[in-house]
Amino acid sequence: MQALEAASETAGVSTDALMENAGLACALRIRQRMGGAAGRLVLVLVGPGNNGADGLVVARHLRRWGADVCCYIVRGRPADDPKMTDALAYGVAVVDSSEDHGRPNLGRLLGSCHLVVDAILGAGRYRPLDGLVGDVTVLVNSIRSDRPDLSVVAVDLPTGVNPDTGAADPRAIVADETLALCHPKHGIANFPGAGLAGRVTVLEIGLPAVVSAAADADLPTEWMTPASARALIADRPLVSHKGTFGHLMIVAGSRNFVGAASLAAQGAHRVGAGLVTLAAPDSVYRLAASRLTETIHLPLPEDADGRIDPSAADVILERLNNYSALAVGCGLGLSDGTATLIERLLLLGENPPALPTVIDADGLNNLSQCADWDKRLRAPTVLTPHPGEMTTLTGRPTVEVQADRLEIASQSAKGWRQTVLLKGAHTVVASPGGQRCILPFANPALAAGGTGDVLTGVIGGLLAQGVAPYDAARLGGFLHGTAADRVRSQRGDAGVVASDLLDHLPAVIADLRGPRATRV
Ligand SMILES: NC(=O)C1=CN([C@@H]2O[C@H](COP(=O)(O)OP(=O)(O)OC[C@H]3O[C@@H](n4cnc5c(N)ncnc54)[C@H](O)[C@@H]3O)[C@@H](O)[C@H]2O)[C@H](O)CC1
Ligand SMILES: [K+]
Repeated sequence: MQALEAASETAGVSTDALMENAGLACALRIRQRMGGAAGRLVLVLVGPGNNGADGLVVARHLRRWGADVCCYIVRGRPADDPKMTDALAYGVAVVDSSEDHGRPNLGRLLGSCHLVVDAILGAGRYRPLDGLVGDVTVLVNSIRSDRPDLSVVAVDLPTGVNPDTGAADPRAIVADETLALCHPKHGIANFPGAGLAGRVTVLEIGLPAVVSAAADADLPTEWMTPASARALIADRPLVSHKGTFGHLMIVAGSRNFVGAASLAAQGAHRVGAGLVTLAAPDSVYRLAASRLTETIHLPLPEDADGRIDPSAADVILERLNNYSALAVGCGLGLSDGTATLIERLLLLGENPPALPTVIDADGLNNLSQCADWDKRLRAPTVLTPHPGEMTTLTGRPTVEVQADRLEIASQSAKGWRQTVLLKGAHTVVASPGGQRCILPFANPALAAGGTGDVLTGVIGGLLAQGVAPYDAARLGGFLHGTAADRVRSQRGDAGVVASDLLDHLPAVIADLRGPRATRV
Protein backbone atom coordinates (compact mmCIF):
# COMPACT_ATOMS: atom_id res chain seq x y z
CA MET A 1 0.00 0.00 0.00
CA GLN A 2 1.42 3.37 -0.93
CA ALA A 3 1.99 5.33 2.28
CA LEU A 4 -0.02 8.48 2.49
CA GLU A 5 3.07 10.60 2.06
CA ALA A 6 4.18 8.71 -1.03
CA ALA A 7 0.66 8.84 -2.43
CA SER A 8 0.42 12.58 -1.90
CA GLU A 9 3.80 13.07 -3.56
CA THR A 10 2.59 10.96 -6.50
CA ALA A 11 -0.45 13.11 -6.88
CA GLY A 12 1.08 16.44 -5.90
CA VAL A 13 -1.70 16.83 -3.36
CA SER A 14 -1.01 17.47 0.34
CA THR A 15 -1.63 14.60 2.75
CA ASP A 16 -4.13 16.74 4.58
CA ALA A 17 -6.02 17.47 1.39
CA LEU A 18 -6.09 13.75 0.60
CA MET A 19 -7.60 13.02 3.98
CA GLU A 20 -10.13 15.80 3.57
CA ASN A 21 -11.02 14.43 0.13
CA ALA A 22 -11.31 10.94 1.51
CA GLY A 23 -13.40 11.95 4.49
CA LEU A 24 -15.80 14.00 2.42
CA ALA A 25 -16.19 11.28 -0.22
CA CYS A 26 -16.93 8.74 2.50
CA ALA A 27 -19.39 11.08 4.24
CA LEU A 28 -21.29 11.71 1.01
CA ARG A 29 -21.62 7.99 0.31
CA ILE A 30 -22.72 7.32 3.92
CA ARG A 31 -25.30 10.08 3.72
CA GLN A 32 -26.59 8.57 0.48
CA ARG A 33 -26.72 5.11 2.05
CA MET A 34 -28.75 6.46 5.02
CA GLY A 35 -31.09 8.43 2.77
CA GLY A 36 -29.95 11.63 4.44
CA ALA A 37 -28.08 12.65 7.57
CA ALA A 38 -30.54 14.73 9.59
CA GLY A 39 -31.74 12.91 12.67
CA ARG A 40 -29.52 9.93 12.15
CA LEU A 41 -27.31 8.65 14.97
CA VAL A 42 -23.90 7.66 13.62
CA LEU A 43 -21.12 6.01 15.61
CA VAL A 44 -17.60 6.49 14.19
CA LEU A 45 -14.92 4.15 15.51
CA VAL A 46 -11.64 6.04 15.31
CA GLY A 47 -8.18 4.47 15.24
CA PRO A 48 -4.73 5.92 15.85
CA GLY A 49 -3.64 6.59 12.29
CA ASN A 50 -4.80 8.19 9.08
CA ASN A 51 -7.72 5.80 8.74
CA GLY A 52 -8.91 7.25 12.02
CA ALA A 53 -8.26 10.74 10.71
CA ASP A 54 -10.56 9.96 7.80
CA GLY A 55 -13.16 8.91 10.32
CA LEU A 56 -12.95 12.24 12.12
CA VAL A 57 -13.46 14.09 8.85
CA VAL A 58 -16.48 11.87 8.10
CA ALA A 59 -17.86 12.68 11.56
CA ARG A 60 -17.49 16.42 11.02
CA HIS A 61 -19.34 16.41 7.70
CA LEU A 62 -22.18 14.18 8.91
CA ARG A 63 -22.57 16.44 11.94
CA ARG A 64 -22.67 19.51 9.67
CA TRP A 65 -25.48 17.84 7.72
CA GLY A 66 -27.54 17.32 10.86
CA ALA A 67 -26.62 13.86 12.10
CA ASP A 68 -25.97 13.07 15.76
CA VAL A 69 -22.42 11.81 15.63
CA CYS A 70 -20.31 10.17 18.32
CA CYS A 71 -16.66 9.28 17.78
CA TYR A 72 -15.41 6.37 19.87
CA ILE A 73 -11.64 6.72 20.12
CA VAL A 74 -10.41 3.14 20.07
CA ARG A 75 -6.76 4.02 20.47
CA GLY A 76 -5.18 7.31 21.45
CA ARG A 77 -5.00 10.07 18.92
CA PRO A 78 -2.24 12.72 18.94
CA ALA A 79 -3.07 15.33 21.60
CA ASP A 80 -2.90 18.16 19.07
CA ASP A 81 -4.84 16.28 16.44
CA PRO A 82 -6.35 18.95 14.14
CA LYS A 83 -8.99 16.54 12.83
CA MET A 84 -10.19 15.97 16.38
CA THR A 85 -10.24 19.71 17.05
CA ASP A 86 -12.29 20.31 13.91
CA ALA A 87 -14.75 17.55 14.79
CA LEU A 88 -15.27 18.86 18.31
CA ALA A 89 -15.78 22.37 16.93
CA TYR A 90 -18.77 21.07 14.96
CA GLY A 91 -20.31 19.43 18.00
CA VAL A 92 -19.25 15.87 17.44
CA ALA A 93 -19.45 13.91 20.70
CA VAL A 94 -16.34 11.95 21.71
CA VAL A 95 -15.97 8.92 23.97
CA ASP A 96 -12.51 7.58 24.70
CA SER A 97 -12.23 3.82 25.07
CA SER A 98 -9.73 4.33 27.90
CA GLU A 99 -12.60 5.77 29.97
CA ASP A 100 -15.12 3.13 28.93
CA HIS A 101 -14.09 0.23 31.13
CA GLY A 102 -16.09 -2.80 30.23
CA ARG A 103 -17.44 -0.89 27.21
CA PRO A 104 -20.88 0.08 28.56
CA ASN A 105 -20.88 3.24 26.45
CA LEU A 106 -19.82 1.39 23.32
CA GLY A 107 -22.55 -1.21 23.88
CA ARG A 108 -25.15 1.51 24.37
CA LEU A 109 -24.06 3.38 21.26
CA LEU A 110 -24.03 0.21 19.15
CA GLY A 111 -27.51 -0.62 20.39
CA SER A 112 -28.99 2.71 19.35
CA CYS A 113 -27.11 4.00 16.32
CA HIS A 114 -28.26 3.76 12.70
CA LEU A 115 -24.82 3.19 11.25
CA VAL A 116 -21.30 2.42 12.38
CA VAL A 117 -18.25 3.77 10.54
CA ASP A 118 -15.18 1.56 10.90
CA ALA A 119 -12.24 3.97 10.81
CA ILE A 120 -10.07 2.04 13.25
CA LEU A 121 -7.46 0.52 10.96
CA GLY A 122 -7.07 0.78 7.21
CA ALA A 123 -4.23 0.16 4.83
CA GLY A 124 -1.48 0.82 7.34
CA ARG A 125 1.11 -1.69 8.42
CA TYR A 126 -0.85 -4.80 9.29
CA ARG A 127 -0.55 -6.85 12.42
CA PRO A 128 -3.04 -9.10 14.22
CA LEU A 129 -5.54 -7.18 16.32
CA ASP A 130 -4.41 -6.57 19.87
CA GLY A 131 -6.70 -7.00 22.85
CA LEU A 132 -8.11 -3.50 22.88
CA VAL A 133 -8.99 -3.30 19.18
CA GLY A 134 -10.08 -6.93 19.15
CA ASP A 135 -12.51 -6.34 22.03
CA VAL A 136 -14.12 -3.50 20.11
CA THR A 137 -14.42 -5.36 16.81
CA VAL A 138 -15.87 -8.46 18.49
CA LEU A 139 -18.53 -6.33 20.19
CA VAL A 140 -19.36 -4.56 16.92
CA ASN A 141 -19.74 -7.85 15.05
CA SER A 142 -21.81 -9.33 17.85
CA ILE A 143 -24.31 -6.46 17.99
CA ARG A 144 -24.39 -6.23 14.20
CA SER A 145 -25.42 -9.86 13.98
CA ASP A 146 -28.27 -9.16 16.45
CA ARG A 147 -29.39 -6.01 14.60
CA PRO A 148 -30.15 -6.61 10.92
CA ASP A 149 -31.10 -2.91 10.70
CA LEU A 150 -27.60 -1.79 11.61
CA SER A 151 -25.11 -1.01 8.82
CA VAL A 152 -21.37 -1.20 9.27
CA VAL A 153 -19.38 0.80 6.72
CA ALA A 154 -15.60 0.34 6.61
CA VAL A 155 -13.29 3.13 5.50
CA ASP A 156 -10.78 1.78 2.97
CA LEU A 157 -11.04 -1.79 4.26
CA PRO A 158 -12.47 -3.61 7.26
CA THR A 159 -10.33 -3.42 10.40
CA GLY A 160 -8.39 -6.62 10.88
CA VAL A 161 -7.96 -7.39 7.16
CA ASN A 162 -4.44 -7.48 5.79
CA PRO A 163 -4.48 -4.80 3.06
CA ASP A 164 -1.95 -6.63 0.90
CA THR A 165 -3.09 -10.24 1.06
CA GLY A 166 -6.70 -10.47 2.21
CA ALA A 167 -5.78 -12.54 5.23
CA ALA A 168 -7.93 -11.61 8.20
CA ASP A 169 -7.77 -11.66 11.96
CA PRO A 170 -10.61 -13.87 13.22
CA ARG A 171 -11.98 -10.81 15.00
CA ALA A 172 -11.89 -8.63 11.88
CA ILE A 173 -14.84 -6.32 11.33
CA VAL A 174 -17.65 -7.72 9.17
CA ALA A 175 -18.74 -4.83 6.97
CA ASP A 176 -21.88 -4.27 4.93
CA GLU A 177 -20.01 -1.89 2.66
CA THR A 178 -16.39 -0.90 2.20
CA LEU A 179 -15.46 2.50 0.83
CA ALA A 180 -12.25 1.79 -1.12
CA LEU A 181 -10.26 5.01 -1.28
CA CYS A 182 -9.00 5.61 -4.80
CA HIS A 183 -8.71 1.92 -5.60
CA PRO A 184 -9.55 -1.44 -4.03
CA LYS A 185 -6.67 -2.82 -1.97
CA HIS A 186 -5.66 -6.42 -2.54
CA GLY A 187 -7.09 -7.13 0.89
CA ILE A 188 -10.62 -6.86 -0.50
CA ALA A 189 -9.88 -8.63 -3.75
CA ASN A 190 -8.71 -11.83 -2.11
CA PHE A 191 -10.62 -13.94 0.39
CA PRO A 192 -11.24 -14.01 3.31
CA GLY A 193 -10.85 -10.19 3.24
CA ALA A 194 -13.16 -9.99 0.22
CA GLY A 195 -15.81 -11.85 2.15
CA LEU A 196 -15.68 -9.34 5.01
CA ALA A 197 -15.91 -6.21 2.82
CA GLY A 198 -19.58 -6.43 1.81
CA ARG A 199 -20.41 -4.18 -1.11
CA VAL A 200 -17.29 -2.38 -2.34
CA THR A 201 -17.65 1.23 -3.46
CA VAL A 202 -14.57 2.82 -5.01
CA LEU A 203 -14.26 6.52 -4.15
CA GLU A 204 -12.15 9.03 -6.05
CA ILE A 205 -10.00 11.13 -3.72
CA GLY A 206 -7.71 12.90 -6.16
CA LEU A 207 -5.16 10.12 -6.59
CA PRO A 208 -4.34 8.10 -9.74
CA ALA A 209 -6.25 4.85 -9.49
CA VAL A 210 -3.41 2.38 -9.10
CA VAL A 211 -3.67 -0.66 -6.91
CA SER A 212 -0.56 -0.92 -4.79
CA ALA A 213 0.38 -4.33 -6.11
CA ALA A 214 3.52 -6.39 -5.94
CA ALA A 215 6.58 -4.71 -7.36
CA ASP A 216 6.35 -6.57 -10.65
CA ALA A 217 2.81 -5.56 -11.48
CA ASP A 218 3.12 -3.16 -14.37
CA LEU A 219 -0.49 -2.25 -14.90
CA PRO A 220 -3.14 -1.22 -12.40
CA THR A 221 -5.83 -3.63 -11.36
CA GLU A 222 -9.24 -2.35 -12.36
CA TRP A 223 -12.32 -2.80 -10.22
CA MET A 224 -14.98 -3.29 -12.90
CA THR A 225 -17.80 -0.77 -12.65
CA PRO A 226 -20.96 -0.12 -14.70
CA ALA A 227 -19.11 2.76 -16.37
CA SER A 228 -16.22 0.57 -17.47
CA ALA A 229 -18.65 -2.10 -18.64
CA ARG A 230 -20.69 0.46 -20.55
CA ALA A 231 -17.60 1.57 -22.43
CA LEU A 232 -17.21 -1.96 -23.81
CA ILE A 233 -20.73 -2.27 -25.17
CA ALA A 234 -20.75 -1.63 -28.90
CA ASP A 235 -23.51 0.34 -30.57
CA ARG A 236 -25.89 -1.64 -32.76
CA PRO A 237 -26.49 0.25 -36.02
CA LEU A 238 -30.03 0.59 -37.28
CA VAL A 239 -28.98 -0.77 -40.62
CA SER A 240 -27.78 -4.22 -39.68
CA HIS A 241 -28.56 -7.84 -40.31
CA LYS A 242 -27.91 -11.09 -38.43
CA GLY A 243 -24.50 -11.40 -40.08
CA THR A 244 -23.54 -8.04 -38.58
CA PHE A 245 -23.34 -9.57 -35.15
CA GLY A 246 -21.29 -12.62 -35.89
CA HIS A 247 -21.79 -16.36 -35.92
CA LEU A 248 -20.68 -18.44 -32.95
CA MET A 249 -19.90 -22.14 -33.15
CA ILE A 250 -20.44 -23.92 -29.85
CA VAL A 251 -18.94 -27.38 -29.43
CA ALA A 252 -20.63 -28.82 -26.35
CA GLY A 253 -22.78 -31.48 -24.78
CA SER A 254 -22.80 -35.17 -24.11
CA ARG A 255 -25.32 -37.77 -23.00
CA ASN A 256 -24.99 -36.72 -19.36
CA PHE A 257 -24.85 -32.99 -20.03
CA VAL A 258 -27.54 -31.96 -22.48
CA GLY A 259 -28.50 -28.80 -20.63
CA ALA A 260 -24.95 -27.41 -20.65
CA ALA A 261 -25.04 -27.16 -24.44
CA SER A 262 -28.47 -25.55 -24.38
CA LEU A 263 -27.54 -22.98 -21.72
CA ALA A 264 -24.40 -21.96 -23.60
CA ALA A 265 -26.35 -21.47 -26.81
CA GLN A 266 -29.00 -19.39 -25.06
CA GLY A 267 -26.36 -17.30 -23.31
CA ALA A 268 -24.88 -16.38 -26.69
CA HIS A 269 -28.25 -15.50 -28.15
CA ARG A 270 -29.09 -13.33 -25.15
CA VAL A 271 -26.06 -11.08 -25.54
CA GLY A 272 -26.81 -10.42 -29.17
CA ALA A 273 -24.84 -12.88 -31.29
CA GLY A 274 -26.30 -12.79 -34.80
CA LEU A 275 -26.21 -16.54 -35.33
CA VAL A 276 -25.39 -19.45 -33.04
CA THR A 277 -24.61 -22.99 -34.18
CA LEU A 278 -24.57 -25.80 -31.66
CA ALA A 279 -22.29 -28.67 -32.65
CA ALA A 280 -23.27 -31.48 -30.30
CA PRO A 281 -23.56 -35.26 -30.32
CA ASP A 282 -26.49 -36.48 -32.37
CA SER A 283 -28.35 -37.70 -29.29
CA VAL A 284 -27.95 -34.30 -27.63
CA TYR A 285 -29.13 -32.56 -30.79
CA ARG A 286 -32.31 -34.63 -30.72
CA LEU A 287 -33.02 -33.58 -27.13
CA ALA A 288 -31.88 -29.95 -27.29
CA ALA A 289 -33.20 -28.88 -30.68
CA SER A 290 -36.81 -28.60 -29.56
CA ARG A 291 -35.78 -26.12 -26.86
CA LEU A 292 -33.46 -24.08 -29.04
CA THR A 293 -35.71 -22.54 -31.65
CA GLU A 294 -33.26 -19.84 -32.77
CA THR A 295 -30.15 -22.05 -32.79
CA ILE A 296 -28.69 -23.72 -35.87
CA HIS A 297 -27.65 -27.31 -35.29
CA LEU A 298 -24.70 -29.41 -36.42
CA PRO A 299 -25.31 -32.97 -35.14
CA LEU A 300 -21.98 -34.77 -34.65
CA PRO A 301 -20.97 -38.43 -34.57
CA GLU A 302 -20.75 -39.77 -31.03
CA ASP A 303 -19.02 -42.60 -29.24
CA ALA A 304 -20.64 -45.43 -27.30
CA ASP A 305 -20.81 -43.22 -24.19
CA GLY A 306 -22.67 -40.42 -25.90
CA ARG A 307 -19.66 -38.09 -26.17
CA ILE A 308 -18.56 -36.34 -29.37
CA ASP A 309 -16.41 -38.72 -31.40
CA PRO A 310 -12.85 -37.46 -32.16
CA SER A 311 -13.59 -37.79 -35.87
CA ALA A 312 -16.02 -34.88 -35.48
CA ALA A 313 -13.01 -32.53 -35.36
CA ASP A 314 -12.76 -32.72 -39.14
CA VAL A 315 -16.51 -32.06 -39.51
CA ILE A 316 -16.07 -28.90 -37.45
CA LEU A 317 -12.72 -27.72 -38.86
CA GLU A 318 -13.89 -27.84 -42.45
CA ARG A 319 -16.72 -25.44 -41.56
CA LEU A 320 -14.98 -23.00 -39.24
CA ASN A 321 -14.24 -20.41 -41.92
CA ASN A 322 -17.95 -19.56 -41.82
CA TYR A 323 -17.83 -18.58 -38.17
CA SER A 324 -16.52 -15.59 -36.22
CA ALA A 325 -15.88 -17.29 -32.88
CA LEU A 326 -15.72 -20.67 -31.19
CA ALA A 327 -16.87 -21.85 -27.77
CA VAL A 328 -15.68 -25.25 -26.60
CA GLY A 329 -16.20 -27.37 -23.54
CA CYS A 330 -19.57 -27.13 -21.83
CA GLY A 331 -20.76 -30.59 -20.90
CA LEU A 332 -18.25 -32.37 -23.17
CA GLY A 333 -17.33 -34.99 -20.63
CA LEU A 334 -13.80 -36.17 -19.86
CA SER A 335 -12.21 -39.09 -21.75
CA ASP A 336 -9.26 -39.98 -23.93
CA GLY A 337 -11.48 -39.58 -26.96
CA THR A 338 -12.62 -36.12 -25.89
CA ALA A 339 -9.02 -35.10 -25.19
CA THR A 340 -8.18 -36.25 -28.73
CA LEU A 341 -11.08 -34.20 -30.07
CA ILE A 342 -9.82 -31.10 -28.23
CA GLU A 343 -6.27 -31.64 -29.45
CA ARG A 344 -7.36 -32.09 -33.07
CA LEU A 345 -9.77 -29.17 -32.88
CA LEU A 346 -7.55 -26.62 -31.13
CA LEU A 347 -3.91 -27.70 -31.28
CA LEU A 348 -3.15 -29.89 -34.30
CA GLY A 349 -3.03 -29.39 -37.99
CA GLU A 350 -0.99 -26.94 -40.01
CA ASN A 351 -3.55 -24.32 -39.27
CA PRO A 352 -5.64 -24.81 -36.15
CA PRO A 353 -8.53 -22.34 -36.04
CA ALA A 354 -7.37 -18.77 -35.44
CA LEU A 355 -10.89 -17.92 -34.40
CA PRO A 356 -11.34 -16.08 -31.12
CA THR A 357 -12.20 -18.93 -28.77
CA VAL A 358 -13.54 -19.46 -25.26
CA ILE A 359 -12.71 -22.74 -23.56
CA ASP A 360 -14.57 -23.82 -20.44
CA ALA A 361 -15.25 -26.75 -18.15
CA ASP A 362 -14.32 -30.11 -19.68
CA GLY A 363 -12.78 -28.26 -22.59
CA LEU A 364 -10.16 -27.12 -20.06
CA ASN A 365 -9.89 -30.45 -18.30
CA ASN A 366 -9.30 -32.26 -21.59
CA LEU A 367 -6.95 -29.53 -22.80
CA SER A 368 -4.79 -30.01 -19.72
CA GLN A 369 -4.26 -33.62 -20.84
CA CYS A 370 -2.62 -32.43 -24.07
CA ALA A 371 1.16 -32.11 -23.94
CA ASP A 372 2.45 -28.52 -24.13
CA TRP A 373 -1.04 -27.24 -24.80
CA ASP A 374 -0.06 -23.75 -23.65
CA LYS A 375 2.62 -23.57 -26.33
CA ARG A 376 0.35 -24.95 -29.04
CA LEU A 377 -2.85 -23.01 -28.40
CA ARG A 378 -2.48 -20.21 -30.93
CA ALA A 379 -6.02 -18.88 -31.36
CA PRO A 380 -6.79 -15.76 -29.26
CA THR A 381 -8.47 -17.57 -26.40
CA VAL A 382 -10.34 -16.91 -23.14
CA LEU A 383 -9.90 -19.69 -20.60
CA THR A 384 -12.59 -19.67 -17.91
CA PRO A 385 -11.52 -22.06 -15.14
CA HIS A 386 -13.10 -22.33 -11.75
CA PRO A 387 -10.50 -22.82 -8.98
CA GLY A 388 -10.51 -26.63 -9.38
CA GLU A 389 -9.96 -26.38 -13.13
CA MET A 390 -7.21 -23.83 -12.46
CA THR A 391 -5.54 -26.48 -10.33
CA THR A 392 -5.82 -28.96 -13.21
CA LEU A 393 -4.29 -26.44 -15.61
CA THR A 394 -1.52 -25.15 -13.34
CA GLY A 395 -0.86 -28.05 -11.00
CA ARG A 396 -1.15 -25.57 -8.08
CA PRO A 397 -3.31 -26.76 -5.16
CA THR A 398 -6.73 -25.10 -5.08
CA VAL A 399 -6.08 -23.63 -1.63
CA GLU A 400 -3.02 -21.90 -3.15
CA VAL A 401 -5.05 -20.67 -6.11
CA GLN A 402 -7.66 -19.19 -3.78
CA ALA A 403 -5.06 -17.60 -1.54
CA ASP A 404 -3.80 -15.34 -4.32
CA ARG A 405 -6.33 -15.36 -7.12
CA LEU A 406 -5.20 -12.10 -8.69
CA GLU A 407 -1.54 -13.07 -8.98
CA ILE A 408 -2.13 -16.65 -10.13
CA ALA A 409 -4.61 -15.59 -12.79
CA SER A 410 -2.25 -12.84 -13.92
CA GLN A 411 0.84 -15.06 -14.01
CA SER A 412 -1.07 -17.75 -15.91
CA ALA A 413 -2.40 -15.28 -18.47
CA LYS A 414 1.11 -13.99 -19.11
CA GLY A 415 2.61 -17.49 -19.20
CA TRP A 416 -0.04 -18.92 -21.50
CA ARG A 417 -0.29 -15.71 -23.54
CA GLN A 418 -4.06 -15.95 -23.27
CA THR A 419 -6.86 -14.27 -21.34
CA VAL A 420 -7.78 -15.99 -18.09
CA LEU A 421 -11.07 -15.55 -16.25
CA LEU A 422 -10.74 -17.21 -12.85
CA LYS A 423 -14.27 -17.80 -11.59
CA GLY A 424 -15.44 -17.45 -8.02
CA ALA A 425 -16.64 -14.73 -5.72
CA HIS A 426 -14.92 -11.59 -7.06
CA THR A 427 -14.00 -13.23 -10.38
CA VAL A 428 -10.61 -12.15 -11.67
CA VAL A 429 -9.88 -11.44 -15.35
CA ALA A 430 -6.27 -11.19 -16.52
CA SER A 431 -4.87 -10.46 -19.97
CA PRO A 432 -1.62 -11.76 -21.50
CA GLY A 433 -0.42 -8.15 -21.58
CA GLY A 434 -0.66 -7.74 -17.81
CA GLN A 435 -4.04 -6.03 -17.51
CA ARG A 436 -6.23 -7.35 -14.74
CA CYS A 437 -9.62 -6.60 -13.34
CA ILE A 438 -11.87 -7.77 -10.56
CA LEU A 439 -15.59 -8.30 -11.09
CA PRO A 440 -17.33 -7.05 -7.93
CA PHE A 441 -19.79 -9.90 -7.52
CA ALA A 442 -20.04 -12.40 -4.69
CA ASN A 443 -23.39 -14.09 -5.19
CA PRO A 444 -24.33 -17.47 -3.70
CA ALA A 445 -27.15 -17.68 -6.26
CA LEU A 446 -24.42 -18.34 -8.86
CA ALA A 447 -23.31 -21.45 -7.01
CA ALA A 448 -25.57 -23.62 -9.14
CA GLY A 449 -24.83 -26.00 -11.99
CA GLY A 450 -25.12 -24.45 -15.42
CA THR A 451 -24.31 -20.85 -14.55
CA GLY A 452 -20.82 -21.40 -15.98
CA ASP A 453 -22.33 -22.67 -19.21
CA VAL A 454 -24.35 -19.48 -19.52
CA LEU A 455 -21.16 -17.47 -18.95
CA THR A 456 -19.36 -19.38 -21.70
CA GLY A 457 -22.16 -18.63 -24.10
CA VAL A 458 -22.14 -14.98 -23.07
CA ILE A 459 -18.39 -14.63 -23.65
CA GLY A 460 -18.61 -16.60 -26.91
CA GLY A 461 -21.49 -14.40 -28.06
CA LEU A 462 -19.42 -11.27 -27.41
CA LEU A 463 -16.35 -12.75 -29.17
CA ALA A 464 -18.58 -13.51 -32.16
CA GLN A 465 -19.52 -9.82 -32.29
CA GLY A 466 -15.88 -8.84 -32.51
CA VAL A 467 -15.20 -7.95 -28.88
CA ALA A 468 -11.55 -8.67 -28.07
CA PRO A 469 -10.86 -11.58 -25.70
CA TYR A 470 -9.93 -9.61 -22.56
CA ASP A 471 -12.88 -7.25 -23.02
CA ALA A 472 -15.26 -10.09 -23.88
CA ALA A 473 -14.23 -11.87 -20.69
CA ARG A 474 -14.59 -8.90 -18.35
CA LEU A 475 -17.73 -7.54 -20.00
CA GLY A 476 -19.27 -11.02 -20.19
CA GLY A 477 -18.45 -11.62 -16.54
CA PHE A 478 -19.94 -8.25 -15.59
CA LEU A 479 -23.17 -8.86 -17.52
CA HIS A 480 -23.44 -12.36 -16.04
CA GLY A 481 -22.81 -11.11 -12.50
CA THR A 482 -25.25 -8.24 -12.83
CA ALA A 483 -27.96 -10.54 -14.18
CA ALA A 484 -27.37 -12.90 -11.27
CA ASP A 485 -27.66 -10.02 -8.78
CA ARG A 486 -31.02 -9.13 -10.29
CA VAL A 487 -32.22 -12.71 -10.03
CA ARG A 488 -31.01 -12.90 -6.43
CA SER A 489 -32.82 -9.69 -5.48
CA GLN A 490 -36.04 -11.11 -6.91
CA ARG A 491 -35.73 -14.75 -5.88
CA GLY A 492 -33.20 -14.99 -3.06
CA ASP A 493 -30.03 -17.04 -2.79
CA ALA A 494 -31.30 -20.59 -2.96
CA GLY A 495 -33.26 -22.23 -5.70
CA VAL A 496 -31.99 -19.98 -8.48
CA VAL A 497 -31.31 -21.98 -11.62
CA ALA A 498 -28.91 -21.03 -14.40
CA SER A 499 -31.64 -20.37 -16.96
CA ASP A 500 -33.09 -17.69 -14.64
CA LEU A 501 -30.18 -15.47 -15.71
CA LEU A 502 -30.96 -15.60 -19.42
CA ASP A 503 -33.95 -13.29 -19.68
CA HIS A 504 -32.18 -10.63 -17.62
CA LEU A 505 -29.19 -10.32 -19.96
CA PRO A 506 -30.78 -8.10 -22.65
CA ALA A 507 -32.17 -5.76 -19.97
CA VAL A 508 -28.80 -5.56 -18.23
CA ILE A 509 -27.21 -4.57 -21.54
CA ALA A 510 -29.93 -2.04 -22.28
CA ASP A 511 -29.64 -0.47 -18.82
CA LEU A 512 -25.87 -0.25 -19.07
CA ARG A 513 -26.01 1.26 -22.57
CA GLY A 514 -28.59 3.80 -21.47
CA PRO A 515 -30.40 6.08 -23.94
CA ARG A 516 -27.57 6.26 -26.47
CA ALA A 517 -28.67 7.49 -29.87
CA THR A 518 -28.58 4.54 -32.24
CA ARG A 519 -26.36 5.32 -35.19
CA VAL A 520 -27.57 4.43 -38.63
N1 LIG B 1 -2.47 6.28 0.90
C1 LIG B 1 -3.57 6.87 0.46
O1 LIG B 1 -3.88 6.89 -0.70
C2 LIG B 1 -4.48 7.55 1.43
C3 LIG B 1 -4.70 6.96 2.69
N2 LIG B 1 -5.52 7.51 3.59
C4 LIG B 1 -5.93 6.79 4.79
O2 LIG B 1 -4.76 6.37 5.45
C5 LIG B 1 -4.97 5.01 5.86
C6 LIG B 1 -3.65 4.38 6.17
O3 LIG B 1 -3.21 5.13 7.28
P1 LIG B 1 -2.02 4.63 8.22
O4 LIG B 1 -1.87 5.64 9.28
O5 LIG B 1 -0.86 4.28 7.37
O6 LIG B 1 -2.49 3.28 8.87
P2 LIG B 1 -3.84 2.91 9.57
O7 LIG B 1 -4.65 4.14 9.86
O8 LIG B 1 -4.46 1.87 8.76
O9 LIG B 1 -3.34 2.27 10.95
C7 LIG B 1 -2.84 3.14 11.91
C8 LIG B 1 -1.75 2.49 12.67
O10 LIG B 1 -2.28 1.42 13.43
C9 LIG B 1 -1.22 0.52 13.68
N3 LIG B 1 -1.76 -0.81 13.72
C10 LIG B 1 -1.76 -1.72 12.74
N4 LIG B 1 -2.33 -2.85 13.17
C11 LIG B 1 -2.69 -2.63 14.43
C12 LIG B 1 -3.30 -3.43 15.40
N5 LIG B 1 -3.66 -4.68 15.12
N6 LIG B 1 -3.54 -2.93 16.60
C13 LIG B 1 -3.18 -1.67 16.86
N7 LIG B 1 -2.58 -0.82 16.00
C14 LIG B 1 -2.34 -1.32 14.80
C15 LIG B 1 -0.24 0.65 12.53
O11 LIG B 1 1.03 0.79 13.07
C16 LIG B 1 -0.69 1.89 11.81
O12 LIG B 1 0.34 2.80 11.68
C17 LIG B 1 -5.75 4.44 4.73
O13 LIG B 1 -6.39 3.24 5.03
C18 LIG B 1 -6.73 5.56 4.46
O14 LIG B 1 -7.83 5.45 5.32
C19 LIG B 1 -6.02 8.87 3.40
O15 LIG B 1 -7.30 8.97 3.77
C20 LIG B 1 -6.02 9.39 1.99
C21 LIG B 1 -5.17 8.79 1.00
K1 LIG C 1 -11.25 0.65 8.49
